Amino acid sequence: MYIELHHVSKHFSSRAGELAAVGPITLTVPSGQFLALVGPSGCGKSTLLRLVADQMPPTTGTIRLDGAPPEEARRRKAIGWMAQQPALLPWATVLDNVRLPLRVNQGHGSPPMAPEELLAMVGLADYARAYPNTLSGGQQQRVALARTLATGARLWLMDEPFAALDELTREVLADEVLQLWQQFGPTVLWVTHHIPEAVRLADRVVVLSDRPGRLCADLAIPLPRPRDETAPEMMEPIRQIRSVLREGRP
Ligand SMILES: Nc1ncnc2c1ncn2[C@@H]1O[C@H](COP(=O)(O)OP(=O)(O)OP(=O)(O)O)[C@@H](O)[C@H]1O
Repeated sequence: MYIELHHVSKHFSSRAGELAAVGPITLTVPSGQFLALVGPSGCGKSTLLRLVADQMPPTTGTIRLDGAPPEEARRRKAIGWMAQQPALLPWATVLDNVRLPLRVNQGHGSPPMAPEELLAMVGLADYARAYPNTLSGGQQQRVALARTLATGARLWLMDEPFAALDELTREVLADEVLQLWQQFGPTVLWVTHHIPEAVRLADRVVVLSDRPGRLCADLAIPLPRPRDETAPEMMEPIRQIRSVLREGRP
């Protein structure tokens, strides 16, 4: 699924007045690209993702997903969403948590795989009958990942999905997402504060300015995968992104 943002911005009104959260941003993301979005805390990264997901309308500008308003993709369940806290149903088993979106999604195209297969892919074959509160944070995120796969979403919006996990689990899971991305080919918008992670994973890193986040830098990372964060060729893009972030201006 390709993404087109044209002069997109979002303002929030509150008692304290108007708050410019993000934009204006103009950006095109080709289908199947893995794009990492980095920027200072509070610059509007999550807001931008929520706009793309059609969770709220932009204040200015237009968003198109495969040439259509994002509402269409949302209705077709073509947008997968992962955040720091996996929104699992506590009363449903792991298997049902993965099955449920399939039920909701009936008639919107066939899912790529059976829920049991998806659980096996994320390493949870033995946990099908467990309940979410008996799983570790990393395992819960694996369920959320299987659920994203279950919807057959063509766009994965990932808002620091593993930031709450320990470093090793975070790396392992990010690598698994990368493998699944290579296998399924969705477009990925991946928000992270971790610059080496952005460079290790993404085809392209977009850096936003301080709030309201606007485009500061747009870097292609044409390095072969798998990538090693400590390899010398990784240092230059990491340095470049750090320096742009320090400047903090578009
Ligand atoms: N629903 C809302 N109502 C009012 N203000 C909001 C709302 N959502 C976000 N904001 C404000 O918009 C700005 C951008 O927030 P957002 O969460 O998008 O930033 P972020 O870059 O994702 O931050 P972080 O990196 O810390 O997660 C912040 O100042 C935030 O307080």
